[in-house]
Amino acid sequence: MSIIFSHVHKTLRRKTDRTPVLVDASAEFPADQITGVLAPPGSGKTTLASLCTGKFNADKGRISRNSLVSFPVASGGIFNGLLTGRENLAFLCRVFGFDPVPIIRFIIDFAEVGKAIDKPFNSLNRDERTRIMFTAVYAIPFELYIVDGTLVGGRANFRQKCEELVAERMRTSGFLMISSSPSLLGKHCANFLVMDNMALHPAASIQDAQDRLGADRLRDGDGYAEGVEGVDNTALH
Ligand SMILES: Nc1ncnc2c1ncn2[C@@H]1O[C@H](COP(=O)(O)OP(=O)(O)OP(=O)(O)O)[C@@H](O)[C@H]1O
Repeated sequence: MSIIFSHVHKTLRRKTDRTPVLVDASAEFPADQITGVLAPPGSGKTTLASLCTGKFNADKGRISRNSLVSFPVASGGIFNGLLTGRENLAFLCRVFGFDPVPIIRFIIDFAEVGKAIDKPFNSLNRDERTRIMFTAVYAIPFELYIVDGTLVGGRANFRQKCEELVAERMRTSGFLMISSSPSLLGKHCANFLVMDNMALHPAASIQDAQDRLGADRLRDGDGYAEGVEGVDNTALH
């Protein structure tokens, strides 16, 4: 059970701007382990996460997935702002093949959002949206959670609960954590890769990963975001 990249090429394009992110990259991300990919800022962490979740396709090469892979933790773009929280969550559960009823019940209780669950998502305050987004991903029993820099979030009491929920998930599921922070990956991960110069390389330890990149190219952080944004307000057709 894993995500396997075989000779993957990916270039991002915007008008005349072309940024190669991966060139002939091969790697395996096991679904039953906590794996850290250490990467400098701007090197393509979000692109790698998007290739893993299937949001992006490779330009060339092959990506195979034989486990249930999450959407990236706290990814706001996954929620449509014009739908209610409940409608968004029901849609997500069905896409991933789960009965929405118990999962939505869990999210309402855990995120402590009450009646806000039935209001359009873009009318909620940032704190309510943040609590729903973090709870949503961890409430769905994925086999492999994809973390693009941010692991936990929300304010005060919710942050504590979120950390406990993550610890519980880490006991039963795999995580692929892509980050520029050696301390975040060193704290949680058991095996490591480095993303640099458009390639993915295994590393023996977080120290080895950090030495390969150089501490001055990295940005330490704890993977915590008090609030997250990025709701998709596109009208439904
Ligand atoms: N549509 C695009 N076209 C061309 N280049 C892009 C496009 N989107 C992003 N880029 C550039 O491609 C590189 C990789 O982008 P990506 O967002 O995957 O990196 P990242 O490591 O997640 O960045 P950050 O550390 O800022 O979160 C960045 O240098 C970015 O400026």
